[in-house]
Amino acid sequence: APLAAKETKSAPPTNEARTPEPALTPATKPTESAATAKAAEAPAATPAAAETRKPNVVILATGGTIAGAGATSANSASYASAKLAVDKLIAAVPEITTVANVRGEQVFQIGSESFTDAKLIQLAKRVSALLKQDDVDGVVITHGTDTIEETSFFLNLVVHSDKPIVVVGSMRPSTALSADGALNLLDAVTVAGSKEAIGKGVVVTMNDYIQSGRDVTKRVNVVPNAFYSQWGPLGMIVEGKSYYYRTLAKRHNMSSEFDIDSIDSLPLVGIVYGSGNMIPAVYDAEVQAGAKAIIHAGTGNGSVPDYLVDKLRDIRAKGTIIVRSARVPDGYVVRNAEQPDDKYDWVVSHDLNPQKAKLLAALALTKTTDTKEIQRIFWEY
Ligand SMILES: NC(=O)C[C@H](N)C(=O)O
Repeated sequence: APLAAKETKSAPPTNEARTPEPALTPATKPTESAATAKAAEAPAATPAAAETRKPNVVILATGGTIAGAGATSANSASYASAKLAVDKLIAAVPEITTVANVRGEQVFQIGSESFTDAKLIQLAKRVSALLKQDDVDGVVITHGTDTIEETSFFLNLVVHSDKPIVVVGSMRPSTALSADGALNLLDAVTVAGSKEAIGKGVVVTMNDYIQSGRDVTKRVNVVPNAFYSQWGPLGMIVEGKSYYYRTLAKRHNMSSEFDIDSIDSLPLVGIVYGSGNMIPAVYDAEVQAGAKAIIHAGTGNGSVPDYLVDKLRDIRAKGTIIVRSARVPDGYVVRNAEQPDDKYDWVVSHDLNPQKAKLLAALALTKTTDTKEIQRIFWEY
């Protein structure tokens, strides 16, 4: 059975998103009426019909500002997140039905700051199960923007599927002037239903950009242009068409050694933020709380204050993994620079920020406690 009967009468009966394009040449794109006529001529069971059928996209809603509501249209920063149910989100963007057959599932209704490992695992298992179904072509996850970079990276690491997985949010609630959620969601469904997105890894569609879930980070806490990757976006979506300019070079999804189908919990990993005059006892508290690894979000190139080096060496000697990451948003932590990582048996996070390093360390620890192996994983993902 089709996933949804939400098609509007005015919707063109073609799926431009899944119609193969010879090249990125919008000028040569068939007109809507020509495409419509072509679809009308094609018998239902021919390959041509399969090429032009609308994709089936499932929207998994988890809350966030995209489902938020403010008291007035002037409230772009003060509002309650996670209020609108998934059916209302879909109904608010009727254009979606022109690009895909969609149906929604309400997985959670939370601000993304309230995600836990248990919720992340539950969501990833649902994505994995849906993408195994022949009648699902892609999945969209509506999500708060605060931790969208964690969820998109996690899904990029653990869901064994080439089908498109798109995570999307908004910076303004739907009730605000210039709300950004509707277009972001339309773009997300467009990408989730497109052939071009197959095999590209988990992506985040915000503010017309297609960002890699591995690389993307939130760099502004207000305004719609809040997302950024130091390696640049993968592409853009313009008037319902996606344009890609680069691909993800790191292992992900089908080439990942991690598989959510065999993960039911994650080891505890903590982050300690670097600054002047740090409190050494914070590291002890993390270990006492059960942290199997600590991400040191160091200053500069993941540097460690002289009065902390012995503490971190001692913690490592007792079994906890130490990962040097950095509070500096860009660049990457260089192994054996700043600190002799080989000698101290520490790991460096490569270009991953502390919150992404935390997830990769947790996944690595589901496989091994060997620091050479964990460092290999940090180089490869
Ligand atoms: N823009 C947002 O979505 C922020 C919200 N606190 C969230 O992450 O759920």
